[in-house]
Amino acid sequence: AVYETFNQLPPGLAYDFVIVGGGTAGNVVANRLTENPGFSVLVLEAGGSNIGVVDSIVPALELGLFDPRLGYLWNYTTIPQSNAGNRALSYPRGRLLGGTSSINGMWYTRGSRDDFDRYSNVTGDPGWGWDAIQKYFRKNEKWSPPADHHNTHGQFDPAVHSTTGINSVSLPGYQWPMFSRVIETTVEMPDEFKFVLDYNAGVPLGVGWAQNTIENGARSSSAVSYLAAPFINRPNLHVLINAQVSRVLSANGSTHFNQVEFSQDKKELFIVQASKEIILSAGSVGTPHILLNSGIGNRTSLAHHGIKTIVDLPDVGQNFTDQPLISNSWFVNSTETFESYSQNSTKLAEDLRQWNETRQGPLVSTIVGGHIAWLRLDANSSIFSQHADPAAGINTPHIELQIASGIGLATPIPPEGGNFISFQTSVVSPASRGSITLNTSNPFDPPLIDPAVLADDFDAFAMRVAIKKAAKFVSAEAWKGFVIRPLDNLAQALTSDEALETYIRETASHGAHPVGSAAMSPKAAKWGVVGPDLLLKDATGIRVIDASVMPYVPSGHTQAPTYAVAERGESHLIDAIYRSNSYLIEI
Ligand SMILES: Cc1cc2nc3c(=O)[nH]c(=O)nc-3n(C[C@H](O)[C@H](O)[C@H](O)COP(=O)(O)OP(=O)(O)OC[C@H]3O[C@@H](n4cnc5c(N)ncnc54)[C@H](O)[C@@H]3O)c2cc1C
Repeated sequence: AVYETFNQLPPGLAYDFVIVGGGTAGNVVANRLTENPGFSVLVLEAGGSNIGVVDSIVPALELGLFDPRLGYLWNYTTIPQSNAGNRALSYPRGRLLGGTSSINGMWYTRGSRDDFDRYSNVTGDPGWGWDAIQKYFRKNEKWSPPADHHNTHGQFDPAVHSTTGINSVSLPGYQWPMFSRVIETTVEMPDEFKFVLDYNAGVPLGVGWAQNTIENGARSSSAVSYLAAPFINRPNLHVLINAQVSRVLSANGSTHFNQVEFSQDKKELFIVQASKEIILSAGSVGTPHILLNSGIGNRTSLAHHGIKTIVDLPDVGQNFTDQPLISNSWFVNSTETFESYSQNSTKLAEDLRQWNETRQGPLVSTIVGGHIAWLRLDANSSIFSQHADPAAGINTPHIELQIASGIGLATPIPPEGGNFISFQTSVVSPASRGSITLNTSNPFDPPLIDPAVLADDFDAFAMRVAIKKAAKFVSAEAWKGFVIRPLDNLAQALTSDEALETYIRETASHGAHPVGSAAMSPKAAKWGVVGPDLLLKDATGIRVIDASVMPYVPSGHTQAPTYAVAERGESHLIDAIYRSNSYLIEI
């Protein structure tokens, strides 16, 4: 059950497992562990419930969640980004049950075979390789029909999907008229923009149809799926919301961690015992933040904040990797884009009524796009004479264009109004690395977040290529009479490489896809934060299971890989518990 206050929990506050964070990964672990009725599990989630949050349920209303007053986000801001106009950028993370899966753009992209094979190589554990990880993608995925039940033949490859998992994935359930032009472009320019039947089959390169975590026109977050009624009603699963964890505590100054400290008002502190394990699933910002607060990190920096070091692990919070992103928009000669409802309250009310009554219409789909182009830089690009290729392999994209029937998310509508097409361009295999560090010694103060946007010149170079590719895409015959012109600042940017560089530095943001801040490395390696089994190094009792363990960002969006990490992380945990023989299964 979900509890709102600490005193609703049974007295004693002792569980076999305490999971910190009821987000994307945390709810997977909570669900799988409680399959065994003998395990008692408590999830501590800082945010509130997802139930009845309409903007989280109706896919096209996602932007409503970003109003900071509503409290569905950690209202983080990055440190000024010195390579991106010294701007401090807002850094959204979900703060409600389901975590970021309750607020994200719902793209379902797994990354490439090369990405996972690189995880296997750097950790020395073949179980993280592409072939081995498929089992966990399948445990997660429940392929579902699109809301409009259109014929999906030729839009995906059924052989690489599972219909028996928990979290729903589907193709777009509303067909914007521009979709057919995207496909025509792949026919017209196959050398540059070939069609890829299914970008989740290991080699994403090409232009493919969106796959989204949506079921029957509604968001399928980890809260909706992994905490659905049959699971959340298990008597051995307790979820406490509005509970922010400050630290994990060890027994008598040892490196065995078995207690979690939290608060519901940032003043009064409570402690809960975990007799078997603590699982940190607070995400790529929250997890390193809690570790640092707990004295697990770089000894010198912890001393600077007056925090006693319990485990000296210099890599906690380092290697923080995100993907730079820019929204680029063009005016179109059509009224059938999502401006039709976002700029017209009567139409929005009609569309919402249609969504409520039939789960049809434009609101069943995301606003981030119907297709993605995954592309590589030319092998003879000048950048490769000075720079190693940061992509995981030759079948892995460097850049991505998300193609949407409406203005880019971060782009204000120009004064003259209009309808738009947008390309969100992103460097999905970036070279920049940032960090999460402490700002103060108060665990309830936000950490310093540095995604290092465009810090490495490779990323700026690749972004230039991505924007030029978007301009090339709309130059196809398929767009004649439809695309009118770029927005003024983009038109100016496209006049020269210098202008483009200025535009990039002035407008780039991050992709909200951070990983790597509690990275996996081989068991005996001195670098890294967790072993391939996700257990914290040089300590016992703590495992990290969330996006932060991925040592490199996958060349795509991060939720599907996070789900796979969570499914595999939990199976490691179960193996360890049974191997330790400390538990007899009671079925
Ligand atoms: C705006 C946005 C759009 C995105 N769009 C996409 C997309 O379209 N497709 C995609 O694949 N990926 C997308 N992502 C990224 C993806 O959603 C994340 O990588 C993934 O959900 C991360 O999962 P996680 O389990 O690591 O963290 P989260 O899902 O963030 O879970 C962490 C949980 O821990 C809680 N928590 C944190 N600190 C504490 C604490 N101290 N005490 C208690 N609880 C705590 C949080 O409130 C949260 O519920 C997007 C991200 C953002 C921000």
